Parts: sequence; C-alpha cells; structure tokens
Amino acid sequence: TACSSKYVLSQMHPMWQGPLVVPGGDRQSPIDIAVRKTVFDSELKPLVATYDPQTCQQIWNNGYSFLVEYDDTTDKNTLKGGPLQDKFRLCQFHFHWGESNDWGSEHTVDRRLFPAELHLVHWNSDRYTLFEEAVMEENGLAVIGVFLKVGKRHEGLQKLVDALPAIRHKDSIVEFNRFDPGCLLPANINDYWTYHGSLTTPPLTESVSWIIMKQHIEVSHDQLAVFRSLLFTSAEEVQKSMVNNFRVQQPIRGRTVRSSFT
Ligand SMILES: Cc1ccnc(S(N)(=O)=O)n1
Ligand SMILES: [Zn+2]
Repeated sequence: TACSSKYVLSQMHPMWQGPLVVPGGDRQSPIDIAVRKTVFDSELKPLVATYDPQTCQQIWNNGYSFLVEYDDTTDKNTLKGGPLQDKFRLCQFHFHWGESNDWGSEHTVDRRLFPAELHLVHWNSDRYTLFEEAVMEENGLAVIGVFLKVGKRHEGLQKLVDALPAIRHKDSIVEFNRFDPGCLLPANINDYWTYHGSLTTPPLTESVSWIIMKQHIEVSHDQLAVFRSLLFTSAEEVQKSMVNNFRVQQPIRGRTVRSSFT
C-alpha cells in the first residue's frame, strides 16, 4: 500500500538523532508530556476506531521497525472523533523499542520512559486520496500512540510475534492476514493527550495530529525479546540488532498538549 514507509534507513545513519535541518521545525515529535502543563479540553470527543481484520495484508521489516500494513484503498479501517475534524484511514502500525526494558518509547510522560511504543498511522481520506499526499499536509495524518509495559503476555500480540522470525532481515516481507489492530488498544481509549507534531522518522513532516493514550498495554518480557531479535541489517550485511529505534525528544516550542480527561 502507498503508506509503507519508503524511507529505508541504513543502521549507520544516526536517524533517530534526526537530520540536522528539518522543514519548519517548530512542531517536531516526539515530546515529553508534562502532565501538569496539559490543558483539559471538554470539546474533545470520544475516539471512534473501526478496524476490519480482514484488510490486513503484510508484515515487513523496513530496516527501521516492522510494519503491519492494511489495505487503505477503501474506508474499511477508520478513525474519527477525538480531536479530529475529518475521517482518517489506517494504513499501518509499527513499534519503537529499546535494547532493555528501561527505555524504548518515543514520547514520555513526566519524563517517564516506557519499554516500547505502538504507533497506528492514519491519513485524512476526506481530503486526500493517497497517504503520500496526506503526509505533506498540515492536517494530513493522525497517529495513535500506545505505551507498552512489561508484564503479562498479550494474547492478541502473539500471532504477530510468531511472524517476526520470518522478517528478521531488512526488506523481508511475509503475507499477514486477519489481524485486528483494535486488540492492541487499551481498554479505555477515551483518556488521551493530543498535540500537533510530526512524523518521528523521515520525512519528519509536521503533518501529524498525535493522540497518545493515557492507559498502556502490557506485553511479556519474552514477547518484547522477539522484537529485539529483529535486525536493522539485510542478510548480506554484518548483523545489527534492531533496538533503540526511537527518536530523541524534541522542543515543545510553546505548543499546548490537550487532555481529554481531568
Ligand atoms: C508512516 C510513518 C513514517 C514515518 N514515521 C512515522 S511515526 N514514527 O511518526 O509514526 N510513521
Ligand atoms: Zn512510529
């Protein structure tokens, strides 16, 4: 699908430090969410996420993370409500994680790091026809962020974990069907923070309405260890473990983070 990130990065590229110059650059992501500085907005509506597991297509290693991609040629997987004025279409989800359980997330809450963070990437299908158009526009994308904590095994995640050994190397891809991304959302999706920011990997465009869930999900230590068994490198290269694939935090630049809860 058009949404797969075309930006395959070599592991030598200190990408997560980000290129030196970024377009505009005053609304970059990720950020620290300083809870006492967030502003409750009673106008924020409940989020409505509707996903069809049958539209799941493939899972692949793009040399930066692994992506589960959905057919985004119809409005089968939609996100609306919350801070969003338009209807958005899911194109893919992926994760960021650390080499240890002490760090790995991109966003932080009062400087607290989580071992990993899930991103569900959606584009504005009311205004654009392709992800690649929307990615350049101010109101083009909506990304749901969910923090992962290490604890009990996540039953729904196991099907995905079992597919990872088949995509160990960069640019490997396997067919992946019938996966419900909704099973990765926390029970309560109505408590979230939202702010305007950017993609955290190239093209780093400032086109994202971020919706960060207050409630985390739990995965087991062993499930996260399989994420770390992936490689940044292709089969011919010297192996480098795919870990610490997160970007450093960016300046808030006067932005307000709104909360949907008090
Ligand atoms: C699709 C895409 C590309 C780049 N970066 C992101 S992210 N990490 O901001 O969700 N998503
Ligand atoms: Zn991401």
